[in-house]
Amino acid sequence: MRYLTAGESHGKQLTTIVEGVPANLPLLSSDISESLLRRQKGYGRGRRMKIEKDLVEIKSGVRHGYTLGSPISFVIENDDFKHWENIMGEDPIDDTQEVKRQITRPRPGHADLNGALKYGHRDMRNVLERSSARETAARVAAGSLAKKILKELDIHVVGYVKEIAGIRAEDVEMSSQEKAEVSENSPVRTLDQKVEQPMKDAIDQAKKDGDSIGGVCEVVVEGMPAGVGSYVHYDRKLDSRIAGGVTSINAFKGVEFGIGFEAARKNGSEVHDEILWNEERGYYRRTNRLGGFEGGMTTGMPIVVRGVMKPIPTLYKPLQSVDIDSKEPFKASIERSDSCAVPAASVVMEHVVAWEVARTLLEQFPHDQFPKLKEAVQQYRDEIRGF
Ligand SMILES: Cc1cc2nc3c(=O)[nH]c(=O)nc-3n(C[C@H](O)[C@H](O)[C@H](O)COP(=O)(O)O)c2cc1C
Ligand SMILES: C=C(O[C@@H]1CC(C(=O)O)=C[C@@H](OP(=O)(O)O)[C@H]1O)C(=O)O
Repeated sequence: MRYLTAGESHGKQLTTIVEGVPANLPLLSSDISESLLRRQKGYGRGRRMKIEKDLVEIKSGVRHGYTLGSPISFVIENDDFKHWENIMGEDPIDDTQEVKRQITRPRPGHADLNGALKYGHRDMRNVLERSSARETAARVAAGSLAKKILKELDIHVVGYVKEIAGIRAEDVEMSSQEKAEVSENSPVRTLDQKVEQPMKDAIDQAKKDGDSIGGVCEVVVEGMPAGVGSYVHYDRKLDSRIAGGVTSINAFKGVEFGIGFEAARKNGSEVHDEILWNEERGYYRRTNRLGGFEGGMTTGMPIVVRGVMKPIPTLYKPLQSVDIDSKEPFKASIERSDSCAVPAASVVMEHVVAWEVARTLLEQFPHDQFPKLKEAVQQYRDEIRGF
């Protein structure tokens, strides 16, 4: 499976094309829209999320509620476009039109300056429109197809906030099965929305100070059979694919599995997960410190992965930068921005992880027909239980 997205943040729409989804997977546009609505919520977001109502329109690849095996394409309209038509239109501007102010003041921490240097854009709007995390709506849409495949295979993926500005979510210390249930049964009231009051206070304070804050998101995948992924090539290791996926999310700067960086400070006997066996479960582990991976393959224990999100770069309290036209120093002035997007990003991370898991499963069990994929995965589960 692979996908591409297109679309500028304030352009007409976002477009996603997903290829390689097997035929005969049940799929409704509401499966996708539920994920999109979850991504839009979350404490700390700016005014833009009040303007948008991310609903997906499936354009191809689905008929009468089932996938066809052909490319699936869908669009999400940008409701904000109506306010930006003059600025974002594709036609050349003529002399009679008012020339809009170009963006020449790069924000530290965003893609503005590096993107302008790379593409030669003197108006940095040409960079920020695509580097914006608006694109994550299109990615969540693709990921929701992956989640649908996984759910049908009895594999559950859930993402939630672990930490904001150093404040840890006590609330999320429930079993991963409970987390999965919350996610599956109540798509809007998920843990990623349930930011604890101290976290909300920290977000409010950051906003008041003109500042921004980051945090940590965690994703758990339950129900994966052991041995998915590969040790034979760097680009087939599932943990590395997940790590790449997570750090590809805007503002994500690091990733860890299980006890993660703690492993550097512990002995091997405190890190590795002892192997046990019983008739009912087959092989399993006493602990899950390594977060479900050995040798680029799943161990059959839940995948537990965390991603760290830096604070949002656009600050109402400006940082030092340089105007690329005048070369004069300036302190930026801002129209609007999120002050914290960690809750929303946990939904993005959930879908990005789901994507990597589903595409790797499809590589390992290549089937054009979803019922055959389901059968193959079940057969493999039976095989490894009796191994
Ligand atoms: C859901 C989400 C919302 C975001 N909202 C904003 C925002 O309102 N303002 C902003 O400056 N950055 C925002 N970001 C972060 C920027 O998109 C990101 O920092 C930028 O693309 C530069 O990429 P990098 O941080 O990965 O280097 C958001 C990120 C995510 C995941
Ligand atoms: C539009 C989304 O997030 C945007 C991500 C973003 C950025 O710089 O990454 C900047 C903001 O854009 P705007 O200036 O239009 O308010 C966010 O609202 C979204 O998540 O759908």
